[in-house]
Parts: sequence; structure tokens; C-alpha cells
Amino acid sequence: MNQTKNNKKAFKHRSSPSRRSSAARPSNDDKAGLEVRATAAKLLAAVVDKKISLDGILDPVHGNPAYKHLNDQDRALTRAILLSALRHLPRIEAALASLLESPLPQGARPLHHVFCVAAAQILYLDVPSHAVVDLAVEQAHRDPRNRRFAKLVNAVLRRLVREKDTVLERIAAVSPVPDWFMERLAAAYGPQAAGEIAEAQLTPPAIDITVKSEPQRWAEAFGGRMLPTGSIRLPAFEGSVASLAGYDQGEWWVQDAAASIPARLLGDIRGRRIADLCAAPGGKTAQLIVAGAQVIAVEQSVNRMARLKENLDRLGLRAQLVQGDLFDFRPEAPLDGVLLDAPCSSTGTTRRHPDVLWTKGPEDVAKLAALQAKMLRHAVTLVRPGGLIVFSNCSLDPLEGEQLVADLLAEDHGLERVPVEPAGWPGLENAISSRGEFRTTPAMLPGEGSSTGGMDGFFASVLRRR
Ligand SMILES: C[S@@+](CC[C@H](N)C(=O)[O-])C[C@H]1O[C@@H](n2cnc3c(N)ncnc32)[C@H](O)[C@@H]1O
Repeated sequence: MNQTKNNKKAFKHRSSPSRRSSAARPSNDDKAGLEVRATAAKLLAAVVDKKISLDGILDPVHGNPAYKHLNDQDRALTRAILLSALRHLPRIEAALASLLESPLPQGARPLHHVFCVAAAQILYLDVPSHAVVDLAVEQAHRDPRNRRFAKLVNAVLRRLVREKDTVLERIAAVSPVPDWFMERLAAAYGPQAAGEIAEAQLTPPAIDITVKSEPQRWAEAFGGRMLPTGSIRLPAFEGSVASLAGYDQGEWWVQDAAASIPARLLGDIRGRRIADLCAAPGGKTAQLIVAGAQVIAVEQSVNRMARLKENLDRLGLRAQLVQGDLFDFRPEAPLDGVLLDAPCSSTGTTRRHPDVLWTKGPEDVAKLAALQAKMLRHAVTLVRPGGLIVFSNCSLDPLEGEQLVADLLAEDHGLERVPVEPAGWPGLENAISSRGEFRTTPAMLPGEGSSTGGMDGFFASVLRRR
């Protein structure tokens, strides 16, 4: 009750930095901390309010200037705060709402983001809580839009620190994903599985790699876990993957276990002419080349094609590179197979890209599904009779997967589905549907010992041209 009174007063209170004692002012050491928090709040606003993708904002070359200006350590902290805030946003908002007597004034979005950035650290990150509160209060003081709420920030966040355990218990029942996404998950997978998928997306993913050869030897060398799918799951480590053994020598590449399956569904492709129609950054192109195919990699984006080329160069692999729109791509002769790993809503990758759920909505799913259907109809025309088409993407939505393929088959393009055979992967028994399609979710693949479980949500279907 006392707290409530304080909050009420704090709404009315106005203070200016000049009225505060010098002891309350931040030291030089805190300046970097303040810059990190201010940048995190600004970037959270860009994602949530302006629907800008986090990958674009955090791009080391083309990204947000305030972020690029930070040193490596501060960038890492900013990124960790943002990922945590976005992963847990509905629960953070519920926690704050339970401590505020009345909702923040309309239009107080900058204040909302200051609160969310601080609460993400207090509830979910290993950062000293008193420092988080002090920095948030100072941050509020420094922004004319938030200055009059500085006391409220102080009161609410101190209470959050004191009551952290009870608050965490209280918000555990709050759905961790936005309503639109939970509704779609529940409609597709049923309420229980939808809840499990939503919870699974809260766990940051482990790093999986695909090796050119000798997976068992590499698994032992890294102390990693050999996954039933053939990928190696690395143990937790600090630092960059580029510093690990075999990276410079091009022995392996980073690729989620689920993402490594679609290319393999083309079967024995030694000597076959295969086009990878949406190729960059090239994880699946590399798999097709290593499997012995003559590969044509088609990619529309100039920047992403440059990245694909860099990746193949590092791996010492060669493909014919075609930079351009796949709708303009016509091979000289019909192909033996195509892989269409189409651009999608990416809702299967929310463990690493939690911003997706805040930057995209049901209308994007529908738009992307329509584009994918158009791409798939074109892809079909590129293969010879008897040739295979693998259609895949990392969406969890049937509109971009099961439904899309069923609609295409109903149109009759002279196509038949080739059922994917159950592979007998322990822990992944449900990854092949009764229709013979590959479907994973982040809730699949249990953890083992200290090795994290989970995998990206992926869909893949194999079609044959009659
Ligand atoms: C899901 S990503 C592909 C990932 C890739 N297959 C891999 O495993 O590394 C989709 C790619 O399709 C590309 N793309 C989108 N529209 C395209 C089009 N009309 N023609 C060719 N590429 C396109 C995007 O630029 C993006 O790189």
C-alpha cells in the first residue's frame, strides 16, 4: 500500500538533475553503462513500435549507428538485454503492470522501454540489480520525456528487485508469446503442444554444426553431442565460432540441426544437376555440393550472394552462382532436382530471433505464403519428369507448409508427394508427419546431460514431377 502512495506521488513529482546531490550522479564508469541502456531502450522501441528487424539493427556494417558506436563488450551486453527483453516481453510487461498502480500514461512509450530494459536485466540476466536500478533512474532523469517519472522508475524497480521471486512465480502462467502467435500455434498444434512450443522458444539455442566428413571425430574433438540427425551440437562456450578448430580450414559450418534436413531429402544426388533457388547464406548449398551434386545457387540479394560466396570460399566448395530473381531463372536444360528453401515468416527461429514475433503478424504469414506458392509453382517447371522438388522453410505455420503443399497438389501440376521415410531418430519420432512430411518444432529433441535440447521449427516436403 505504501508503495502505491509513493507511485502516485511519483507521477506528480518533477525533479531536475541540478537538484540531485553530486553523490547521486553517475561516475565516469557508469557512462558506458548508461549508453548501453539508452541504446537498448531505443532499439527495443525500433523493434516493437516500428517493426524493424533486430538483425538489420545489429548488423555490424549497416546497423543502427548508436549500436555500431559501442565497443565489442557493450555491444554484447546490449544484444543480450534486447534478446532477453524480446524473449520475455509479455511476462516483463505483466510483472511491471502488477507493480504499477495504474497503467503508464498513453504515449509514454520511451518510459515503457526504459522499464522493460531494466526489468529484463533484473528478472532474467546476471547483472547486479542495484546497478540496473540506478542506471534506469539516471536514464529517466536524462531524458526530458521521462524525467518526471524518475521516482516512479526508482520505486517500481526497487520493488521488483525485492519481490523478484514472487513476481517470477506470478508471471510464470502468462503466455510468453503475443496473442496472434499463440492463437495460430493452438489452431495448428493444439493448446498443449502450443504451450510447449511457446515455452521452448524462451531457451536460447545451442550452436549446431554440419561437418564435411567424420562427424564422430569432430564431435569428440569439441566434446560435443552427436545428434541423431547427423549434426554436432557444440557445448556452451564463450567467444566466436571462428576461433574454433577447423573453421579456418573450412571443415564445417554453423547450421541448426533442423535446417540440415531439407537438403538431404533429395537423396543420392551424386553427379546430379540441382538448383538451390533461395541459396544465401549457403548452408544448404554447401550440403548439396558436399553430397556430390553440380549445384546452381540462385540468390536475389546482392549482399547475401556476396556472403554465400565468402562462405563457399572458406569451405573450399564451388557452385555456379546466379545472382537474380528466381522467377527469371531458366536453366539451359531441365534439372534433376531443385531445393526451394523459401523466404518465410521465420516463426520457427524465435529462439534466436525473438523479434520476429513483434515485427511480424498474421498478415505477413498470409503474404509470404502467397509468395512461396508462386515460387513453388515456378520451381516445378524447372525440373525434368521424374525430378524432385524439395520445398522447405523455417515457419511453424501450416499456411506456409502443410496447407500450401496440399493446395498445390490439389491444383494438379503433374506432381506427387514422395513421403519422407521415418528415419528412426531417437527423440524425433514425431518429426515425420502421417502425410510423410518433415515438421519440427522448438519443443522437439530433448536435452541430454548438460546439452541443451530443442531445434528450429522447420517444414519440408518432397514432390516428384510425373
Ligand atoms: C530462408 S533464406 C535461404 C537460406 C538458405 N537456403 C540457407 O540454407 O542458407 C531465403 C533466401 O531467399 C532469398 N530470396 C528471396 N526472394 C528471392 C527471389 N525472388 N529469388 C531468389 N532469391 C530470393 C533471400 O534473399 C534469402 O537469402
